[in-house]
Amino acid sequence: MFPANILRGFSLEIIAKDIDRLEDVAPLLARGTQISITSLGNEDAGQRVRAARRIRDLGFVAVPHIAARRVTSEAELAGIIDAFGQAGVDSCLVIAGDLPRAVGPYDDALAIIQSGLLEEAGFRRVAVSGYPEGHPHISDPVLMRSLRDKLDALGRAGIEPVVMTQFGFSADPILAWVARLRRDGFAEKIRIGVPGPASLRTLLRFAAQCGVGASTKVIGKYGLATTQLLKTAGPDVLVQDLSNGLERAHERDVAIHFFPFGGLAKTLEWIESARAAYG
Ligand SMILES: NC(=O)C1=CN([C@@H]2O[C@H](COP(=O)(O)OP(=O)(O)OC[C@H]3O[C@@H](n4cnc5c(N)ncnc54)[C@H](O)[C@@H]3O)[C@@H](O)[C@H]2O)C=CC1
Ligand SMILES: Nc1nc(=O)c2c([nH]1)NC[C@@H]1CN(c3ccc(C(=O)N[C@@H](CCC(=O)O)C(=O)O)cc3)CN21
Repeated sequence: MFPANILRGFSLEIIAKDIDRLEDVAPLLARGTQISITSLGNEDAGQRVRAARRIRDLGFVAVPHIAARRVTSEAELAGIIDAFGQAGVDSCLVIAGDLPRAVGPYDDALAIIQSGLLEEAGFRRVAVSGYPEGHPHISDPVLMRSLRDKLDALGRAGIEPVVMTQFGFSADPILAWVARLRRDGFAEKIRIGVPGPASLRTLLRFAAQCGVGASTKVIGKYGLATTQLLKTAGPDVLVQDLSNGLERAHERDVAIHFFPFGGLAKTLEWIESARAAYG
C-alpha cells in the first residue's frame, strides 16, 4: 500500500528541449511542482533559461542544474545566475558536472556555493547531490565529507538545502543510506531519484550514461515489467518498497524525484495509476 504521502510532493526532471512535452502534461501536475532542468552540456544557456521561464509561467518551480566544472569564469557564473534570476528562478541544483577536469575556476559544487553569488541573487533553495549507492569515481568518505561541507555552507548562507539523490533501482541501499544520514545528523529534506517507466534497454542506456550500476536482472526486479514483449517496466516495486521502508522509519522528509527517461506522459500516467491503485 503506498501511503499517499510518498507520491505527494514529487518532483520531476526534464531536459530543456522537453519543455513542449511539459506543457502537454501540465494539467496533471499540482501548482508549485518542482521541475529540474538537467545540464547536458550540449545545449546553450539561453535554451535552459527560456525553459525555466516557461516552467514558471506554467505555475511550477524551475530547478535548473548548474554544473560547476562547465563554468568558464566568475563572470559567466554571475551571468548564468542573473539570467535565471531574471526568469523568476530562485532554486537550483549545484553539481560538479561530469567533466574529468573543470574548464574554469570551479572544481566542485561547493566552490559554486562559496562564490556567494547564489546568496547575493536571492536564491532561496539549493539542492546538492547524494549517492545511496556511491559514485564510480568518488570515494564514500569524500562524498559524505563534501555533502556535509555543502550543506553547512548553504546553512551559513541562509539558503534552504535539499539533497537530491542519483537514481537507482533497488530500495534497500536507498533506505539504508537515508537511515545512515539521519543517524549521522543530516536532517535535511531528501528527494530520492526514481527512473520513470521506460524500456529495459532505455533504462540500461541511461544507467550506463550516468554511472549507475544496473543489470537486466536488477532492473527486472525494480518494476513489474508491464509487457514482456515491449520489455517496459515502471517503478512499482521500487516505489512500493521505498514507501514501506520510509513508513517503518517514520520518515517524513523524503519525497520522490522522477527521471522520465521513457517520456513525461508515461511517467505521469504511471503516477496517476499508482495513486488510483493505492489511494
Ligand atoms: N547532472 C546531474 O544531474 C548529476 C551529475 N552528477 C555527477 O556526479 C559527479 C559528482 O558531482 P557532485 O556530487 O556535485 O560532486 P561535488 O561537486 O560535491 O564534489 C564532491 C567531491 O568529488 C570531487 N569530484 C566531483 N566530480 C568528480 C568526478 N567526476 N571525478 C572525480 N572526483 C569528482 C570533487 O572535487 C569533490 O572533492 C559529477 O560528475 C556530477 O556531474 C551527479 C548527480 C546528478
Ligand atoms: N553522473 C551523472 N551525470 C548526469 O548527467 C546525470 C546523472 N548522473 N544523474 C541523472 C541526471 C539525468 N540526466 C539526463 C541525461 C540525459 C537525458 C535525456 O533525455 N537525454 C536524451 C536526449 C539527449 C540530447 O538531446 O542531447 C537522450 O535520448 O539521451 C535525461 C536525463 C543526466 N543526469
